[in-house]
Amino acid sequence: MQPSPIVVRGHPLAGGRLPAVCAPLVARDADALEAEARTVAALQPDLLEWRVDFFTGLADAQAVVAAGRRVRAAAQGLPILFTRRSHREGGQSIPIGEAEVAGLYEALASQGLVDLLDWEMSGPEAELARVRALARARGLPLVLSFHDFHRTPDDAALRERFAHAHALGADVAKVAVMPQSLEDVHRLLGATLRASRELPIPVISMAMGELGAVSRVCGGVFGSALTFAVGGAASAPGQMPIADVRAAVAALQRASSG
Ligand SMILES: O=C1C[C@@](O)(C(=O)O)C[C@@H](O)[C@@H]1O
Repeated sequence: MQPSPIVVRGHPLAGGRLPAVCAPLVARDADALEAEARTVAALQPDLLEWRVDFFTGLADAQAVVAAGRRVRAAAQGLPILFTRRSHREGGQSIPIGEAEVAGLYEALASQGLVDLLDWEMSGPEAELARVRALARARGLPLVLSFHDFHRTPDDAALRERFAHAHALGADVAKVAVMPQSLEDVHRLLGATLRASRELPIPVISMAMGELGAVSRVCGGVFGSALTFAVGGAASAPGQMPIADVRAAVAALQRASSG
C-alpha cells in the first residue's frame, strides 16, 4: 500500500509525492520574520513552518496575529504549519503557559492565517483537546508530534508514539529522535515504514543530527510524508538546504519509478 500524503485544504502537499519539503521560519521579530518568509518562500519548499517559539513577542497575542498576517502575505500562497515547540522537546523557552499558547493557536487559526497545526502529544490533556477541537472546527490537519533530542526510544516505544498520536485524534503522526548510532537511524526508518503501513493517517519522521541526515532524504521511501529542510536558518540539527534535499529526493524518485 502506498503511504498517504498530507492533504491541506483539499490539496495533497507536493502534489502527493513523498516527502513534501517543509522549511522552518525562526526569526525573532515581525520585520525579520516577514523578510525570512519572503526569502524562504522564493526557494519553493512545499510549505513553511512558523516556529513561533522563536518569536520574542509571543506573550502579546495581537503582535503574533499581526506578524502572522505579514507571514501569510509573504508566503506567496504556500501553506503554513504553525508550531510552538516546547523547551522540553527541543524548542525555545517562552514566557507563557500552555493555556495561552492554545489561545494563540485559536487566534491565528480563526483569522485564517495558518493551514496546519503541530501540537505535542505529551502536553496537558486540556490543551490538547482544545487544539484538536480547533483543528476540527477549522478543517486544519492536526500534526501530533513527539521529539526526543537526546536518544532514540526502543522499537516498541517508537511504535507506540506513532500509534498514540493516531489514538489521540491526529491527522498526521510525527516522531523526531536523536540517534546515537546508525542502528538507531535504521530502527527509526523501520518504525516509520511499519507505522505508515499500520496507521490510516500519514506519518512524518526524522532522525536528527549528523548521523540522522540520511533520514531527511530517504525518509519518504520509508513512508514519511514530509521532511524539513533549511531555507534561511535551521530549526533542528542535521537539516540540509532545500535544494540539496530536493535534488536527493528527486534522484531517489527517478531511480525508484524506473
Ligand atoms: O518537529 C520538527 C522537526 C524538526 O525537529 C526537525 O528535526 O527537522 C524541526 C522542527 O522545526 C519541526 O517542528
